[in-house]
Formats: sequence, structure tokens, C-alpha cells
Amino acid sequence: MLLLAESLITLVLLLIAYYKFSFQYWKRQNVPFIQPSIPWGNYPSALKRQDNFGELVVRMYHQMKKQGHKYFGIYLFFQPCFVPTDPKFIKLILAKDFQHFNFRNFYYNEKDDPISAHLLSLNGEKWKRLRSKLTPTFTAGKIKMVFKIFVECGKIIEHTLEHHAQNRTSFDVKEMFSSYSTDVIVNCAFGVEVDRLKKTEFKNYSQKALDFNTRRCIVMYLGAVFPKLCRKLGFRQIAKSAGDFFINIVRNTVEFREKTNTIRNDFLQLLINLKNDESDDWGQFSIEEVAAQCFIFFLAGFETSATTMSFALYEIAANPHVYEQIMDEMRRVLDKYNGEMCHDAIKEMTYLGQVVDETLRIHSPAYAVSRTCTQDYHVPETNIVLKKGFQVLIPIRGIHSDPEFYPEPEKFKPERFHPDNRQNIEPYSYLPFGEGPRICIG
Ligand code: HEM
Repeated sequence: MLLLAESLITLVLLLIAYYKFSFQYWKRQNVPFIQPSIPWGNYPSALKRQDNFGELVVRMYHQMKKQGHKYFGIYLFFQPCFVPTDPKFIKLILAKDFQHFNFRNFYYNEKDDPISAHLLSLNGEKWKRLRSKLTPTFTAGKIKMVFKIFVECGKIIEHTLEHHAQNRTSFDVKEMFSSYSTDVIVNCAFGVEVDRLKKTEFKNYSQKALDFNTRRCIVMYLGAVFPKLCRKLGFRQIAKSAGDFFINIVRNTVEFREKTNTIRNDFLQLLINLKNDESDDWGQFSIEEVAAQCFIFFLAGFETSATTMSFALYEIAANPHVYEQIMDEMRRVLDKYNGEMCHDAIKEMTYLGQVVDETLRIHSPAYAVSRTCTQDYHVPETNIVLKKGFQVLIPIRGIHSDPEFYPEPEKFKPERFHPDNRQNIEPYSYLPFGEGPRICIG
């Protein structure tokens, strides 16, 4: 018993010593840093979950920027993480020196949790191959083809708004847009019409898949730092029932299409073609791989789009002059297209585009994006070396709310994105979709 206690104490002391040594890294490199604490480093405690990591990054950004720093260091557990605040460094990491930073440190487990191995989490050659195969899904021509689905699903918004306007009742706008974006993406990605029952199922299982409970946060943190060990232990990110639900939906739709020789011009069809492509050196896609891509399109697309639409509506309501300008533009353009909301008409609504851009600046759904350093990297014009395995965090919301790049950052000003003013926006200081080869595919 005594021996066990002694071993335990020694282990804890060794761990503390290791943490203390690791926490010296930025000091040794002469990089300004935010004081970490054991065991989470600068992460908020996964056990208390009292703080949102995204909000924390914004606060750290402004704290360090006020002191004039062009970059700073933090620690994720004991791992050093580099945070650039200068768009010049951001460009190097996301685009110019991408070959050093082409990994994203999201835990996935192909064997025990196949739905987690998707475009967002995969890395290296697997990601590259998938990305090049999936990119053609989002060309302007393809979007034009599925535009009818967007308009058809939009009828629910029209009905909801009419109903509440007539009855003068209040309602949950985010709920309405979540329902709309679920309809659109499920229709395009899973290739199924969404009736009321299916929508409830999708909602329940996507909530399960998005539920960042304490267990999930711990797996996410541990998986980011010790991915091999977590895979060996069979740790999964996504609840099994949610994973099985999404895989089964895809399996049933694919079987139906193959049995009935049905071909639809949608995203799922592209994946079915990859599944059946015998010429690919990597071998054919499995149903699980197909389902994982549909799943991430749904997960990455529905919440971000619904959040953006909700905040856009909020800003329009809060800024009557913006509302007037949007209405003028819509009336003018729709007159030209006989009242039909078509793809070409939307493209002509340039002021509406500026409103969406400004919404994404202030209310960017992604607070930050991350990259993992894949080979030691000497940061140009500094003495800093980022070692293989280090994290880099690009603080999107911090930059978007920085008066150096956006004077009066808290004010909603769509004119910032007017073509005459757009050239004044510093490159790599507007990043709602990330940047470089791993920019948002959607
Ligand atoms: C307003 C809507 C959206 C926002 C703000 C958004 C934002 C982002 C951001 C910030 C990233 C990370 C980029 C980086 O690391 O540089 C990302 C990646 C991604 N997004 Fe989106 N997204 C949106 C809509 C969508 C939609 C509609 C889809 C799919 C239908 C989608 C699918 C993806 C995928 C698959 C990735 C991973 C790409 C890769 O690693 O190759 N997103 N998105």
C-alpha cells in the first residue's frame, strides 16, 4: 500500500515537473505568452466548463494586441500553441507555407467511430485526395443546379413569417433557420426529402453529435494530444447511436439508388461514384467513408448557416437604414426577374451580399481555426522555431473585432464590403471561412 502511495506521489511530482519544464518553452523562445496553469494550460477547465474557449481566445487576442504583440504563445495542456495576430504571419501559415501546416488536430477514430473520419478531421494524403474529389461539388454550376431545392425549402420560412406577422406573435428565429438549413443540406447531402418525422430524427441525432458534454470534451482534449493512445483505447468522439443513424440513412439511400438505377444530380451521387470507382489507386470508398462526408457536410453546414442567417436578420432589424436598402434592392432586382427568386437574381443583390459579409465579420460562427505544424518551422524574420506537432491558432474573431483592421468594429457597416472599400481590407484579416487550401469547402 505504502509502495503504491509512493509511486503515485512520484508520478504526480514527475508530471508536475514535466508541466513546469514545458511551460518554459515560450519564455525560452522569447515569445510573449499568457500564464498557463496545470493541468489544462490555457484551455478553460473541461470539468467546470465555465468558460467558452472561443471567447477566451478573443480576450487573449485583445490583451496581447494592446501590448503591441504581433504574436503570442499559449499552452493547450502542456503543448505550446502559437497565436499570430499579424495578418502577415497568418498568410504564411494558412497559405504560403501550407506544406508545414496542412494538419488539423481533430481527433478521429476510423475503426471504432467511422463517422468521425471526415474531410474536416482527416489529414495528409487522405485529406488531399478527398478534398480534390469533393471540390467539384461546390462549383457555381453545381450550386445553380440545386438552387431550386433552396427556394423550395424556403417556403417554410415564408409561411412561418406570414403566420407570425398576421398573428403578431413572437417566435424563435434560430429554430426557423435551423429547420431550413437542415432541409436544404439533408436534401442535397443525404439525398432524401425531409418529412416531419425525419426532421425530428435528424434534429435529435445532430444534437447528440454536437453535444459537447464533459466526457466528449475530455476525449476531444486527450485525442488532440494523444491520438494514437486514444485510438488504441477505442475512444470515440460521436455517440454510437448518432453515428449508426447517419450511416444507416446513407446505406439505405445508396442501396435504393443502386437497386433502382436512380441517379440524382447531388452531392451524394458524387460520393456514390467514388465508392464505385475501381480505377482509384487508394481503393474504393466504403459506405462508412461516404456517410462520414455526408455527415460533416450536414454538421459543418447547418449550424453555421443557421447562425449566420439569424444574426443577419437581427442586424437588419436593429439597423432600419440597412433594412430599407435591402428592400429597395430586392424590389428592383426581382422586378427584373418577374418576381422569381433565382440564382442570377441573388447574384445581382450585391448589397445583400455586403450585409452577409458584415454579419460574418461580427458574428463569425468560427471563433478561430487551428493548424498543426508537420515539420519544424522557422518563423521568418524572427528567432522562433515552431516544432513538429505544435499547434497554431488563428484568432478569427479577435482579428474581426480589431479596430486596427475595422474602425469602430462593434458597428454594423455593410459598406465596409462595398467594392470601392473592399480593397482597403487588409489581406488575411477577413477569415470567416478560414483561408488557404483548407478553406471551408462549402
Ligand atoms: C456560413 C456558413 C459557413 C461558415 C462560416 C463556415 C466556416 C468554416 C471554417 C472557418 C472552416 C475551417 C477553415 C480553415 O481551417 O481554414 C470550415 C471548414 C469546412 N466547412 Fe464550412 N462553413 C460554413 C458552411 C459550410 C457548408 C454549407 C458546408 C458543407 C455543405 C461546409 C463544410 C465544411 C467542410 C467539409 C470543412 C473542412 C474543409 C477541409 O478541411 O478541407 N461549411 N468552414
